[in-house]
Amino acid sequence: MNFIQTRGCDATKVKSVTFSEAILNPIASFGGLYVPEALPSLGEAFLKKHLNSSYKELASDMLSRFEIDIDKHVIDEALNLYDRFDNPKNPVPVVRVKENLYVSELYHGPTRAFKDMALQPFGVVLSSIAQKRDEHYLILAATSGDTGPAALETFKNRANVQVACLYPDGGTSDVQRLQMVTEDAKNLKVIGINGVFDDAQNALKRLLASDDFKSALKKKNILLSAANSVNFGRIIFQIIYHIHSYLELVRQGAILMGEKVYLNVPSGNFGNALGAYYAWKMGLGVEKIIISSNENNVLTKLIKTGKYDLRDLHVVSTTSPAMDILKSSNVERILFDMFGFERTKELMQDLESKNFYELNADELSKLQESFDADFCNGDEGKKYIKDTFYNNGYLMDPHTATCLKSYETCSNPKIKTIAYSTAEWTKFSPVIANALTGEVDAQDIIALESISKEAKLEIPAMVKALFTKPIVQKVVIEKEDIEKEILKFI
Ligand SMILES: N[C@@H](CCOP(=O)(O)O)C(=O)O
Repeated sequence: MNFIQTRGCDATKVKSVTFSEAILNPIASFGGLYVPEALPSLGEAFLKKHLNSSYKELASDMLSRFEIDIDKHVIDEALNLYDRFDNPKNPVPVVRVKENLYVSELYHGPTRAFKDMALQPFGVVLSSIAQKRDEHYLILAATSGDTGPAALETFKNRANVQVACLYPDGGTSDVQRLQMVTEDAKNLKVIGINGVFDDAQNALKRLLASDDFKSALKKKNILLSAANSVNFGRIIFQIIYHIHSYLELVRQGAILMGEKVYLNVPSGNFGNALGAYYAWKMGLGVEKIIISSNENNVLTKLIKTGKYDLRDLHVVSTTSPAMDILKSSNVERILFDMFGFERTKELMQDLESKNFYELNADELSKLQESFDADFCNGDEGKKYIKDTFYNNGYLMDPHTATCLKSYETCSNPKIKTIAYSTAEWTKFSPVIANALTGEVDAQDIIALESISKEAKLEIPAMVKALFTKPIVQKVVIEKEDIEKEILKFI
């Protein structure tokens, strides 16, 4: 299968490219993104066939339906990384929390967040293509806290790749920061910036589209790609766990095959939600996708009003920092799927030049046929964490907690909901300790211990180890100096 471009094609690019080309060079014409020219249709036979499959068997078959130009042995090697998850037999447990609410736990990989689900295999795939072509890549990553650690972990010491990871200094949790600044492999560079996530992501997109930057890299025989969800190589692996989670509900006898469910997704850059949308279009029984946000609620407003309005808007720091994002990359792929490339180009250009776009009434009602949304503030989130822990015995992180509000406000309680848990409690312990015991401003290590005692949960060894590792990545710069700093590294 080939991949086409969300904003149409200019004279410098070919109309459609292979999967390898789309992931090695993820920014398309006019600053657009790559999308599959058609989604494979899975049908009930596929779902039935995989009712008793392992996660890896399901993944392998789903990927084969995309007919991508990656050797089978590379895919197998990539999928074998799920064996490093807590339970290799089931890397994504789905747990009933209450009534019709089930939580799909996507955080059982090495960096304790859902990004491992895609970045673990993606690292193998990208490095293998680079080796096969005898090319060397600089992989950019912009992070609000979860993508960075997962990208560093997957590319660490891999052949033919280097990573430059940009994070907002002070804009992540302490565990997320430590996961990045203690990484000491030679092929990794971590750069804190005085700014917010959107500054890091804007720089990433600008550099990916910059001929000057690319020719500076070329002089050193280096090409440029990215680890963020602008890269379709991320998205393809983010479709699988929605299918798996649905099948888990069937296995548990919670739903019948074909029954419709809500998929409730905490959302920032919209990659997770896009994976859910594609899984639906490929044949999963879905009632609606519910988008859950924090106080940075641009996505709620888009879905409720049709307006994407960044005018006079500034990101606010919240208790769920991985979602402190205003310019959400993957909404563009939804716009393309619903309204085509000409309208997508027009809307995205409006967003870039006017910080605003507005869907017309027909477009909004089409968007609302698939999506609903709500946002949850920090105090509400902490109350959901506390109540769900003490009433239902389930501990969740502040991002997952945003789903509890939209579960109440956006869903028909008779229909089952799969909410996605994007991170383990260990990554946001001060907020959770505050929710559970009222402790204020506890340092992470203290908060981890007190939650561990209160909830009788073990702190994973890799999280504990972070507090004694030396800090090796010390650079924090102004956002204007990002390009210079990266060129110093390569
Ligand atoms: N929430 C993310 C931001 C980057 O998202 P991505 O899906 O495009 O990689 C993070 O935690 O870094």
